[in-house]
Amino acid sequence: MSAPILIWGAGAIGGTLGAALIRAGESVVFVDTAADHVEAIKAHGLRIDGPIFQDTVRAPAFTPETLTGTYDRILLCVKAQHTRGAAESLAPFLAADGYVLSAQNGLNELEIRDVVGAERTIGCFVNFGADWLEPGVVHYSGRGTLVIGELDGRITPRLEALHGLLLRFDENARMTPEIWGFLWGKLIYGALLFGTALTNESIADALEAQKWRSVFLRLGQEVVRVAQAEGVTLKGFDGFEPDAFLPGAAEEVIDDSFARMVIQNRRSTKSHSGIWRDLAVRKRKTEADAQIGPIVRIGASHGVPTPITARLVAMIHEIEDGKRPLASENLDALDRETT
Ligand SMILES: NC(=O)C1=CN([C@@H]2O[C@H](COP(=O)(O)OP(=O)(O)OC[C@H]3O[C@@H](n4cnc5c(N)ncnc54)[C@H](OP(=O)(O)O)[C@@H]3O)[C@@H](O)[C@H]2O)C=CC1
Ligand SMILES: CC(C)(CO)C(=O)C(=O)O
Repeated sequence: MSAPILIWGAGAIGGTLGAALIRAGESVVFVDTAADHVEAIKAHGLRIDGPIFQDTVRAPAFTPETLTGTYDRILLCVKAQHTRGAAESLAPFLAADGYVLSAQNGLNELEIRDVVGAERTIGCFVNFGADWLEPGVVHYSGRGTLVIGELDGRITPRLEALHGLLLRFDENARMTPEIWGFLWGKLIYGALLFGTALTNESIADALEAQKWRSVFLRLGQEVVRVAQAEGVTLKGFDGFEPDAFLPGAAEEVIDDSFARMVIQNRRSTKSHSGIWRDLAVRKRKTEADAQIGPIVRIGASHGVPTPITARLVAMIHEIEDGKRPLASENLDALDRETT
């Protein structure tokens, strides 16, 4: 058995990845700041529910203060707003020639790179669905695209080795020389997910509704303009087609992309986004500032206005702060106020 893989953040994504790798015969160590979750894993193992596999896996679990050792492969799976703190906490445990893989939404690789160095950072685009249910229990809800890539686009031996490892989680896992194209693609799709989370509708129902097609399209087009100003070549996945969000896109291209995103989401038993879950179930701050906030900042740096994204972030904060109910009217209002 090879050296253990350290999963930093053993929630929905980290728990699912770690459990699948354990089932594939890998040695895994979990780290999480949620002490009750760590205690439950230590006492009873980590249970994975859901349609893809059900199992209880056993592995050492620690809070960051109790961890010891040095690891050459760390999978960072915390929410985007916790990235910098987590990267600083994990740095002492990262081998000099090791790496951190960001299995997250957002441009977290930029922050990880600041802390541990570009040469010890690998990018990852993750679109499978999972939910943390309770201490020691995660629901793996639906498959989705998983792509890894070096930040500078090289196909290195360590990327190939990591790809080999991740194939044991999902036989369709890929590696790419264009990880930034996927990460920005997920930012556009992520902005749409934040839009769906203004409501209690499922992702699929919200993306399917014709009354909201215009606001989703204008939101996506806004993020595309920022990505283009950054010089990013956007990549598509799981029904999300960047061409659908280009100015003057044909109606059929738009309809086809939305239809395929709806199919992808209906296939998953995760009906609502992690954003909605933070607002409606876990009653906590979302990743709005850390995940889609950078769209506004980067847009401003290029002189590209992003009023729809900025208003969306503000509305999400109002819901977080209890100043706005979660309701369909929010998406109607975003549409009205930004037309
Ligand atoms: N869930 C999903 O279906 C998908 C999620 N993603 C992305 O993956 C990332 C992880 O999300 P997800 O797994 O859902 O999140 P979860 O909240 O389920 O898991 C994150 C875990 O990390 C813990 N944590 C927080 N801060 C630290 C820290 N500094 N060090 C160690 N552990 C910490 C959290 O504890 P606590 O809860 O107490 O904060 C939690 O247990 C996010 O960027 C998300 O957007 C991407 C695709 C799909
Ligand atoms: C909806 C999903 C799983 C992507 O398909 C996601 O990224 C999220 O919940 O944040």
